[in-house]
Amino acid sequence: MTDRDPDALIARAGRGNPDFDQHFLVDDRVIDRIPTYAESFDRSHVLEIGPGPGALTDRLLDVAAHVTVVERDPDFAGFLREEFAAHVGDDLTVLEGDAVDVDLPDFTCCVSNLPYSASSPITFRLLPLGRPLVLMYQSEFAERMAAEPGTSEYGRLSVAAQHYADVEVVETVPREAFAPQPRVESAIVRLTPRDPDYAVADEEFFLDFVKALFTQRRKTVRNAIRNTAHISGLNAPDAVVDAAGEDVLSKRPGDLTPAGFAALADLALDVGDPA
Ligand SMILES: C[S@@+](CC[C@H](N)C(=O)[O-])C[C@H]1O[C@@H](n2cnc3c(N)ncnc32)[C@H](O)[C@@H]1O
Repeated sequence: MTDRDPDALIARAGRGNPDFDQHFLVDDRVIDRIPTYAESFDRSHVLEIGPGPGALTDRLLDVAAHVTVVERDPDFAGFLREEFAAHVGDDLTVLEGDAVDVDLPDFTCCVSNLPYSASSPITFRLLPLGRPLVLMYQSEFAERMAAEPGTSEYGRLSVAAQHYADVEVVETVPREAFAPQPRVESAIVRLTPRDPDYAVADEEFFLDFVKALFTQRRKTVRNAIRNTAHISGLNAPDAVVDAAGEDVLSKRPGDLTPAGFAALADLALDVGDPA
């Protein structure tokens, strides 16, 4: 069967709701490539968040045994049920709701062009589930997720994403590939779940501690630990400074590897009297 034309889908679906962050892919080459980035993953049950008028949904139905879409805009959800009526009840489930809190099915991988205003909550809802993800973001967000220590993009987002998965920017996508065009370039990111090569005693504390230290990214780790006790919840930040090595304390948070943060977080948990 020939694939549906994205412009025709948009025309049939109607204007949509500007409040729901709607930039639709209209470049067939990009739409065709996106599912291929998930080729090595189990595509028996693909989750798509934010299908809009359904151009990517159409391609996913070609390669997946089952597709579940989660769309917040009721008009689009209704449109998809009609447009893909031959699939609904068979290999397509249309869920209407907010991907941040809707009940998700037991999907095998997720392939989506995300609503950029909800990139972070959706990503950090999906990552702990341990399923592979192929997601489109604003390119700046994508670069921050994939960044290495010592670069200006490296931060809390990099450590948190790389805690759960290998992060690869597989393609940058120009503004012209969308209608209406977003203000910035986009990028497709492949997130392959894996266990980190370090252990943390308390994942929630580790992520909060990383967040706290990065609020002082230009300070030394020594000062960042002392200055952010109100965020990390440490009652005894000086005890952490006394127990940590000078090699770590004299670095900036932006130079610490995820493993370095993990070791420091475990030390802080031990001696820093967290609230
Ligand atoms: C960037 S558009 C992508 C549309 C389509 N997948 C494409 O590539 O052309 C994002 C879509 O997500 C929907 N959306 C926005 N916020 C959402 C949320 N919190 N949960 C689920 N869908 C959402 C919008 O209505 C829109 O259809």
